[in-house]
Amino acid sequence: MQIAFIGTGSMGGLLIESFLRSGALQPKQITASSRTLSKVERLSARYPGLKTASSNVQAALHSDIIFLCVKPLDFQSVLSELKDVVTEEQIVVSITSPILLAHLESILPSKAAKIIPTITHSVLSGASLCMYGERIRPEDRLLLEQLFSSVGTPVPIPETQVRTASDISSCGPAFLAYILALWADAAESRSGLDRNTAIQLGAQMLLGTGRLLTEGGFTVEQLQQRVAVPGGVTAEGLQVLQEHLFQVFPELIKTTTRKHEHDLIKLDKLFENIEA
Ligand SMILES: NC(=O)C1=CN([C@@H]2O[C@H](COP(=O)(O)OP(=O)(O)OC[C@H]3O[C@@H](n4cnc5c(N)ncnc54)[C@H](OP(=O)(O)O)[C@@H]3O)[C@@H](O)[C@H]2O)C=CC1
Ligand SMILES: O=C(O)[C@@H]1CCC=N1
Repeated sequence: MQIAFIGTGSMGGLLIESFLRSGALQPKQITASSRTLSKVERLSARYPGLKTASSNVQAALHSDIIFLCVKPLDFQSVLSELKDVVTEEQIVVSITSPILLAHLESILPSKAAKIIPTITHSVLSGASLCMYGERIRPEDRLLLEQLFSSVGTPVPIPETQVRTASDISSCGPAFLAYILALWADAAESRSGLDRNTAIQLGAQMLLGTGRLLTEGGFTVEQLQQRVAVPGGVTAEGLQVLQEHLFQVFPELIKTTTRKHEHDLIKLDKLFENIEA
């Protein structure tokens, strides 16, 4: 199996390195292209056998799966290059949420999928959100989900839910890191607990909480109940969260959804300019 990566910036590079580190892919199975060629050349130097393509078209030729790891506004030019080159047998995968499967399928003759990864794949964990176009066959889904199960947990979702799901799985690490930083600052100013120590405690707590909610058999409700012992401090802390956090997540989802819808409108206009 040959895989192309178009765009080796932050996420493209991270996916390549994660698939290699997991052992799911060998360097000789990968061909990559990017606007700034030196970014691919760095990967080729680090992983001998990984092929540097001098153009996106060259990367796409002879690849079974083509990952498009460019930002939404760069899709117009990439799809214009690929539309006369890709074939019905190839699978093109977008890793960005505002690019609709319908956009991909209306322009490309290939099969189309959308898989939203997460930075946590770099430590072989986290959920990859999987959405499939109409031409994708069951064996294609299997192939993609097998590949992503090497770096995390593939989770099929309807495309209409991609924003709210990706807020949790892909934006979540940034949101939680922000909350943890605030918590560490408060701990330091209240008791003098060193900020770095507080962050380490929090990181270990997040790891363990994730494990309890996956392999540990706990639900979120059971976890709260088990920790908040009657007459203890956790119950008092949960009260504070109930009072102050109640509105935060509806507001966060409203804001990210508004931005997503704005991006969709902008992209719809751009896609009108690409002839199928
Ligand atoms: N960061 C995250 O945690 C996640 C990001 N994503 C999605 O990944 C997408 C990419 O993000 P990210 O990797 O951070 O962005 P980057 O800007 O780091 O990477 C995009 C890469 O695409 C290259 N590029 C741009 N245009 C072209 C072109 N025409 N042909 C070939 N290569 C091109 C850029 O080249 P150059 O180096 O010259 O700029 C750059 O290296 C985003 O849309 C985001 O939504 C999805 C899930 C999680
Ligand atoms: O901030 C962003 O747009 C991307 C999408 C998911 C995570 N980062």
